[in-house]
Amino acid sequence: MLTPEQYSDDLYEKDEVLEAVTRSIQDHGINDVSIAPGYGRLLTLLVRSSGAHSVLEIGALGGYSGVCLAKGLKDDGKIVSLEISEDNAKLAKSNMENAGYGGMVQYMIGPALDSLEVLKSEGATFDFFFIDADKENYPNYLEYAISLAAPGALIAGDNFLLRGRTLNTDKNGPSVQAIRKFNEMIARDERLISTMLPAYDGLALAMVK
Ligand SMILES: C[S@@+](CC[C@H](N)C(=O)[O-])C[C@H]1O[C@@H](n2cnc3c(N)ncnc32)[C@H](O)[C@@H]1O
Ligand SMILES: [Mg+2]
Repeated sequence: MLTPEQYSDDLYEKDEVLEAVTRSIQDHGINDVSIAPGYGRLLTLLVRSSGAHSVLEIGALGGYSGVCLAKGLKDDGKIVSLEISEDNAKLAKSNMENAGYGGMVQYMIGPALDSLEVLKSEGATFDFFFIDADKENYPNYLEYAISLAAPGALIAGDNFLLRGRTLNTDKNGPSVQAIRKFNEMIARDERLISTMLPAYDGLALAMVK
């Protein structure tokens, strides 16, 4: 029997652009941990419906989520993408260019915490945040997102279930502990209106009040 995710994914026509991104990630021998297709569609929908003009992505990999975010933006939209790996940033840039979104995106290469501090010191603000890099820093990334948020900005955080490890009380490694803290912040921080979607590997969603 199909899973609910497989059933709903199968209803969609193949997206040639996103399939090309996935193929290029595989061709480079990179472990494909791109966002799940249904959540990629949700990013596009949320960016478009919220009218966001500026997006901050934390974790680019091969540009799959970058393309999904760009698809939601109008032509004058901008994406800043923080990525520690120069090779991944190069691949993501080339995939964004091939998809027709090269002019929209700027990559900041290095540890995301350093880039976030630079953005904060410059007084940058964003309408939409997608958090999807090293899990140990999710609580820090959420704090930065709140501090860089334009009024009413949306924040999406991928993988809050960590393939079930978040729920497993025997698992207490640094990533699990950080994600549990992130999840509690999402659920309880009074600066946020939020929900948590437990399909695929989990997507946390919040609006900064
Ligand atoms: C899960 S992948 C991102 C997937 C991408 N958002 C997508 O859905 O297409 C995580 C990415 O975060 C990057 N990364 C890991 N630690 C980082 C850090 N400290 N700062 C910035 N990027 C980091 C990795 O190199 C990797 O490309
Ligand atoms: Mg992810």
